[in-house]
Amino acid sequence: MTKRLVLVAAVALIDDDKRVLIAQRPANKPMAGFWEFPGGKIEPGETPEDALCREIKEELSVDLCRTCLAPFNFASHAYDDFHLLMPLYVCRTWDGEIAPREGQTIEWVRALHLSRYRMPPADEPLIPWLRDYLA
Ligand SMILES: Nc1nc2c([nH]c(=O)n2[C@@H]2O[C@H](COP(=O)(O)OP(=O)(O)OP(=O)(O)O)[C@@H](O)[C@H]2O)c(=O)[nH]1
Repeated sequence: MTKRLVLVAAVALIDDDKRVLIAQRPANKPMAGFWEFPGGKIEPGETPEDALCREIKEELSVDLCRTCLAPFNFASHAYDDFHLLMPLYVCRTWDGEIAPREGQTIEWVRALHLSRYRMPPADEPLIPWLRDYLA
């Protein structure tokens, strides 16, 4: 069976202490309670960078500048009902104060400790890469 390909752009925001921001998926969504990188689906006509800037503004109230988004890695994962292709960017600078706007819980986590958080299966292979990058 051919699965629908879903394109999602995500970003690891990194603070001055080399901690990574993750957000907990709300109760009303699939994979509720899992921790994920902020981001969301790329809409028709959008670049991944456009999608990220839009999603991050909506979710966290801050402005990202496209040139501060550095491509880092990607996830390619077969879920039961779709195939996820998710470029993951890293970003260390943004404009404004991070404030969750959609009722989500956020945490700043050292890369070494990310494995303590339940993340979607697509994200799991990305964690060792982040750990090495931020060591
Ligand atoms: N933002 C984000 N999404 C991820 C990650 N890992 C992962 O599997 N996903 C999946 O990618 C999709 C993200 O799309 P989304 O955020 O726009 O969709 P959603 O299910 O939250 O809600 P929606 O369909 O109502 O927009 C979801 O299926 C989500 O489970 C991740 O680290 N960050």
